[in-house]
Amino acid sequence: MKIIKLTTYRVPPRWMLLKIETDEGVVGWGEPVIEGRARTVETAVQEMEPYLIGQDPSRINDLWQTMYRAGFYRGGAILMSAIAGIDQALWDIKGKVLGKPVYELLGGLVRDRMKMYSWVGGDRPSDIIEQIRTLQKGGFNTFKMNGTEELGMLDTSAKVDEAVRRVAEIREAFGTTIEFGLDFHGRVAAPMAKTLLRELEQFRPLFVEEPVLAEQAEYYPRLAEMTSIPLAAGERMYSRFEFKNVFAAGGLSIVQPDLSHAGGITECLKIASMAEAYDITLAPHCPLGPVALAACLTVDFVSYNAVLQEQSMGIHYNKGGELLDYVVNKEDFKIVDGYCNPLPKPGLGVVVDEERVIEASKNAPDWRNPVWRHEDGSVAEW
Ligand SMILES: O=C(O)[C@H](O)[C@@H](O)[C@@H](O)[C@H](O)CO
Ligand SMILES: [Mg+2]
Repeated sequence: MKIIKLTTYRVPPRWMLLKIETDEGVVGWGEPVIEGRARTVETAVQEMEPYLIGQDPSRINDLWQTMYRAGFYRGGAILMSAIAGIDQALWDIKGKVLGKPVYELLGGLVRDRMKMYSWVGGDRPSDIIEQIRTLQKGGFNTFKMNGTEELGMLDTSAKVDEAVRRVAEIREAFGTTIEFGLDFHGRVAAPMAKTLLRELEQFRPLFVEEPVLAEQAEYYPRLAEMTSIPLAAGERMYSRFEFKNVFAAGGLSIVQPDLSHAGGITECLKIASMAEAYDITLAPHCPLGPVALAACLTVDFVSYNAVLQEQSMGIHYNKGGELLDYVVNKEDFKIVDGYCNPLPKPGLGVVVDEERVIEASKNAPDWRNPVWRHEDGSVAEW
């Protein structure tokens, strides 16, 4: 079997789907994308084609290493997202050729169902209580929200109180009948992180995500020393070579690699098992589409330390497109009591509605995240 064609489809809301075709008619799908840089990743996928066209798709490990090493420069959000989507599609092909879900090829299920969580509150966290109540009816009991709006490197007690009040209201309304993570989203700089963590400690959030920016990872162990709140990070780290330093330095309780940013299934499996050796739990980042989610679930179902899975149904980014819009087998993604079962179909388990994808790709938006500014006019972390 040989790879004969790669086709990318940028589609609403802000995703990109990749179709890899073979000379024997077997097709694999992947989701290479960086939110807000889809065109750049699309070019990176095209630049990987010389390593792939004419090659045997079953040799995923060799193709992965070639894409990673042969271009001299390596790593980073763009290249690792391109490799990620290609890797997902190659695993999809392999599973389809062998007639098995990919997790069966990776040693089989380590659990019967996977715990999912849902975003609430939007860019500027609001209306959270109502949104939690609505999602509770859908069976969710675990949620995530932004911990703050934009925050200066050094900001006021009033801003800290605003962040704490929001969390106090949640605990007041729901007690411990629900759990919630707070995503600092890189908006909190080191000078403010300690204060916020200290003030939030009493409400025991399930975790605080990106307590500081990934480029400040040396603060993770220091912050972990002063709080019992589990610290989570990983969506802006792109290979095991980045994660190894963070694991060795300590401080993280939850690692959140993104299956569409960190080299795909092949790389994230290695990150997951490295994390397990450090007693760090796995909660793959996934505010993206169905193929990315299926790739996450593939890793979740073979990783003992997988504890939580993000999914994008109803997420505030999904304007103009929803998680299952491009999926034929929607029922396979059903979330019951906050859990998702293993996808039963061969490959990644997603039957892509190609016609819908092609149609939607005709007016793909160039999604960008908003550019926020502080009161003094300087750019704010979004
Ligand atoms: O935790 C999450 O889902 C992420 O922080 C998410 O909000 C961002 O990755 C966003 O997709 C970037 O455009
Ligand atoms: Mg996040």
